[in-house]
Amino acid sequence: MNAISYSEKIKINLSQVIGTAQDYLVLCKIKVVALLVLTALVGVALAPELMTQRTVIQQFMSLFGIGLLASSAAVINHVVDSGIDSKMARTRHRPLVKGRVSETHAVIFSLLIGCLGFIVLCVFSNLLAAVLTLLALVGYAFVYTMFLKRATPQNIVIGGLAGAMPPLLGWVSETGQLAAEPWLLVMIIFTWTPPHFWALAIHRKDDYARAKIPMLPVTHGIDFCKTCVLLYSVLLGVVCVIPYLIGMSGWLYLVISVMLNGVFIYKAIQLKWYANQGTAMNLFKYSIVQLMLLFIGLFLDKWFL
Ligand code: HEM
Ligand SMILES: CC(C)=CCC/C(C)=C/CC/C(C)=C/COP(=O)(O)OP(=O)(O)O
Repeated sequence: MNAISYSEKIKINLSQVIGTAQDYLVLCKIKVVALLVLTALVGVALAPELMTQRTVIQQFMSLFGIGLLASSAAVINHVVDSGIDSKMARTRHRPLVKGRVSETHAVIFSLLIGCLGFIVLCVFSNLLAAVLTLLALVGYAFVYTMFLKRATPQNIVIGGLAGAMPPLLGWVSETGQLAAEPWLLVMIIFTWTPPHFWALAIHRKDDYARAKIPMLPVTHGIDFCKTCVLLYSVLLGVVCVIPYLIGMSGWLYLVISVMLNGVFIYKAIQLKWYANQGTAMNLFKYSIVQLMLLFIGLFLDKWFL
């Protein structure tokens, strides 16, 4: 009985040689990139030139270009870190560690989508947006991944700047110019990154210790790390009020932001003084929902009030 057709056999052989589409989506860190692109979309939406000069297709393509370069950076991160990833329970099933995608194929894929992203940004937005997005790629894929991650417990604080850039990239893709307002959005994500990551790192401390990566809970202990999470959460609450104070956003954003950050600080207090087994992961998961809703709040405030 020959149950497998010829075309299915080709598909199976192909997936054994170069990996499946699912593997490539994992390499791109697709959920992270989706949230990055949402923050870039808000950068586009808040920029003053919106609807006056650029078409929706141009705006869509700009976001696509940012997404491609961010994905390209994520693939390089997988290639550089496959040794570390093989030592950690959370990451040991990744496509490169398991050999489902070879290093060569991953590098070629990263180069292809990276070049495509850069060209898309040059064609559909402007050179400044393309160069800044490329700098963010270098910041994450090379400065953070190759150097900072292995060098200092402040790795994710400094490296966080690359991941915080998309609102600015979205804004610049729209206007061709830098401005203070998008830098404020960058500051929000920059302040959000430490509690986002350290909550996970507390839960996964043993993983990082085994891989000899100097994450804060490993180098300075869990208790100190929890204090840092709480302090950054309070700072995040303060930074998030600034868009309202400078008249960049209105009361709807203020209400959403105060509620979301109130819960954030509450969960950080729980983590510091009343933690159980699940508290750190609970804060980590909440941080993702919080940033998403915060940026949706900025968008709604601008367009529906
Ligand atoms: C240096 C900065 C950052 C570090 C070190 C970091 C670290 C991490 C880690 C280790 C994970 C877990 C991934 C996994 O479970 O395999 C994660 C998940 C996630 N991060 Fe971050 N992150 C950073 C910045 C960001 C930024 C800027 C965003 C978006 C704006 C973001 C969005 C997400 C999302 C959506 C997830 C969930 C992914 C999933 O469920 O697959 N992160 N982050
Ligand atoms: C062009 C542009 C906007 C670039 C930014 C790219 C990007 C994907 C940033 C996200 C940051 C992130 C997921 C860091 C985790 O890396 P990790 O190595 O500490 O986490 P891991 O152990 O899960 O791999």
